[in-house]
Amino acid sequence: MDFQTPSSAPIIDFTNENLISGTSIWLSTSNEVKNALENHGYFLVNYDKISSEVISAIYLAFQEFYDLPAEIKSQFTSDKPALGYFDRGPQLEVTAIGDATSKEIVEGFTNLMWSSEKKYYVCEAIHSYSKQVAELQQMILRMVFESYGLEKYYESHKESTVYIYRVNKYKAVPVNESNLGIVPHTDLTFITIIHQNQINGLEIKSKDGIWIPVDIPPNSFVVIAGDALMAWSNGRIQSRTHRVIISAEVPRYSIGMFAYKNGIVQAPNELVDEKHVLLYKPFDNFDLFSLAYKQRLLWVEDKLKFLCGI
Ligand SMILES: O=C(O)CCC(=O)C(=O)O
Ligand SMILES: [Fe+2]
Repeated sequence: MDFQTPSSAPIIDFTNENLISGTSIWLSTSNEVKNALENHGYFLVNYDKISSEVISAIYLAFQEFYDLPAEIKSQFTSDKPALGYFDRGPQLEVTAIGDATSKEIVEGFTNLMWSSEKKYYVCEAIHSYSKQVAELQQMILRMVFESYGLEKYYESHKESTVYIYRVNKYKAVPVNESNLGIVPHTDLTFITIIHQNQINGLEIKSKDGIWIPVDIPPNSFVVIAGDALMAWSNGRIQSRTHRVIISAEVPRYSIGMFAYKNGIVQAPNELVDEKHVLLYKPFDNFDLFSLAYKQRLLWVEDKLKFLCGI
């Protein structure tokens, strides 16, 4: 385990072929994951299951997509909240595809935007990326459940997980303009996994309130604890506020995979006792997402306390 700086979170290695539930390497990695989440609320992972061809294909495809005229990009819409293409001001454009572990859902985007053979290629890249990152998400959450002795709940949790795939484009900033790409917020997820096109900009607020710029090395991803994991763990793991500051002269692209639960999130009885009184009322993850979206609370900090705090 390496440390970026004394105050920042560890880089945890997920490249070992023997990282299989029950092995000693699995147990020691689980410990690192639990400690990192409890102490920092985020960590970096080394993960080599996604080829550089797949990653370059995705960034190239989205460069091409974001260069299209606004009226074409805006054709990608959804009746679900926060899915589709959005121009979010002078610095940011986002495209949220939905659960990209489903090929049909990815095709809904790629068939609309590309007519040539290329649509198959782009669809394959997004779908394969999503499946691999979803697997990483599953390993991490299995480790968390096991570390609390709650593995009996993991399989049903896994079955009800939905992975939302989103690509953000932060435009290069002209001198003298605000460089805030995304305002400080927590995600309503269990965990979020971020990849970037080698342009830094993500900052995470430490427990002491200090903004820590996150240097994301190639082949690495950032894992951030979200509000649903905070509620499930009854506050043992706290969601981390993060923001994006852009200082680059070239655009920054990031890919987010957001793991939500399709159903009710609540702390298991085993995590509630006199020392750990219940902190949050049970909530439906997507209902709360829709409510936060309608009330313009998605992009704020501390929303869970406000919406479901006891
Ligand atoms: O672009 C990033 O690094 C973070 C994006 C983010 O926080 C989000 O999409 O919720
Ligand atoms: Fe976020």
